[in-house]
Amino acid sequence: MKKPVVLVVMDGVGESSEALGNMVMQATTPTLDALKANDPFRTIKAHGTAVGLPSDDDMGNSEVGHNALGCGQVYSQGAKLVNESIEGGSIYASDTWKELVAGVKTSGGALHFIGLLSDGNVHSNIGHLLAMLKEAKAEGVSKARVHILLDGRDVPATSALEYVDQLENTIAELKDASFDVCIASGGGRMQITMDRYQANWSMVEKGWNIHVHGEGRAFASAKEAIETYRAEQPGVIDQDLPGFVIAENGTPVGAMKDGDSVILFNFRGDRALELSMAFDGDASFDKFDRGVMPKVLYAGMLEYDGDLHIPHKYLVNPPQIRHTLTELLVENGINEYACSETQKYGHVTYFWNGNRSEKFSEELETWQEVPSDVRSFDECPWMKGTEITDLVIEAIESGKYGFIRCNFPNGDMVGHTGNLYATEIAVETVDLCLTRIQKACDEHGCILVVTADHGNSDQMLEKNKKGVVSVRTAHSLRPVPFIIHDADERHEMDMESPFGLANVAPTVVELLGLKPYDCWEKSMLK
Ligand SMILES: O=C(O)[C@@H](CO)OP(=O)(O)O
Ligand SMILES: [Mn+2]
Ligand SMILES: [Mn+2]
Repeated sequence: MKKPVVLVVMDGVGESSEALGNMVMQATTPTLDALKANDPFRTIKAHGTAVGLPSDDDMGNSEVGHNALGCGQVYSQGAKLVNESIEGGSIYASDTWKELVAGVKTSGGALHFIGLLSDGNVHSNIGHLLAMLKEAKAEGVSKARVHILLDGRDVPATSALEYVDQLENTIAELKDASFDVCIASGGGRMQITMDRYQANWSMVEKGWNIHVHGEGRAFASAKEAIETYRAEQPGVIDQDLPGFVIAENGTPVGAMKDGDSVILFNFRGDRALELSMAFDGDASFDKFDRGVMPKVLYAGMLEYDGDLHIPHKYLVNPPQIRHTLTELLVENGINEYACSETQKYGHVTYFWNGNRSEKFSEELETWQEVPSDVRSFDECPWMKGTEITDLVIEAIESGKYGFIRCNFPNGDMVGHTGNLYATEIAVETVDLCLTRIQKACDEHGCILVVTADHGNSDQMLEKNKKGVVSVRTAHSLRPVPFIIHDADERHEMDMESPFGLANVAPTVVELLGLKPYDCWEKSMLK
């Protein structure tokens, strides 16, 4: 091995010369600016087909981004695998689908669908839900209930009613004497159900009571719930809308009963794991009180965790990510260190290692989590930047590690709030942290590599076709920076080839002086 490499992922910090709502450009970032000016620097693709998504209209996200960064290859991802499985019909030929459908046909119970209602293609796609509803009716299921999580984070911030209308239209087409179908409950994705990395189980508990027990504020329709909450909390965005239950004559229409089947139609794992644990967990489950558990058959769209086998039943096989960078380092006996705060901790560990929650080597891999604050991050845009930086510098100073990686969530997590001022501070925080990490790298003979997993803070405003400007809470489709800083020598890159996130691992391995796997993409070094 040559010198140690320290890789910094600035989550949600894309690169663009477009000024509109570009908080990366607007922020004061002396260290990033100097790195870009003085060291080998180029941009790399972080969205669409370059990271295994169905098309180049798909923005990047942390799952596909960290998968690609961590494995040096482009795998077809959940969004694409589920499309193919539905188009080709193999999802309906799966044992899980057959078992869940047979279950409700025998019991006369309901087939429930829970998931993120949008076409963001990050966690889910409404198209998958609509296709499964049609198929359920065609297969003779007599009752279905839909529990909708409102997005506004992967799609425009207040677009929930567009997706509710789409779903209600399909429901109106399908509903007849043989098929009783309706929306049963819902709420904003940052309020209920979709917590991740066990940052805030109370979100899942709220969602559980709403979806499973039908306990929550009651409305006659999803539209009425959304409109009422918007009137009560002017300016609220969809992801923050409180939970609701649909009731008829005071009775919730979709409380779950023994004999029902439940499908979580999200394909991405991080925000699907906790609800899956609650459904699959035996009597020892202690994250919250589930009340009287109805005996249901539960399945996820994918297996979200291949090590822990969560959930027990699933509809589509996840990508089998092999030959990761960590495996290569372990084979070479190199110690590695990974660090982030809770919100992105699984990104630099679980996603990075190909959606595995267990280490390849207990001895060689060190994972460090800094607990995240539980609050809206525009109130504390610095997040845990200082703590992550302290730990990374400690790891550098220890001299123990050949490869150190960390993720700063600020540009992304604050970007998703839609607060431009806070996002500027978020990007400045990351720059301040980089300043310290660069200094430690220079003093301890480490190569610093800086990149991102996708854009977000670089595009906080967007203009529609009519020229109307609105706040953007979603990721951008822009490329991300890739910088190699070594105080002792320049590592020149091929500046012409169209590289993407999957070219990062091979580049890191070449910097380390190791031999990459044959199946990997190319290194970017000249
Ligand atoms: O918050 C999330 O779940 C996604 C956006 O849906 O963001 P990221 O991919 O950056 O984790
Ligand atoms: Mn991300
Ligand atoms: Mn994000």
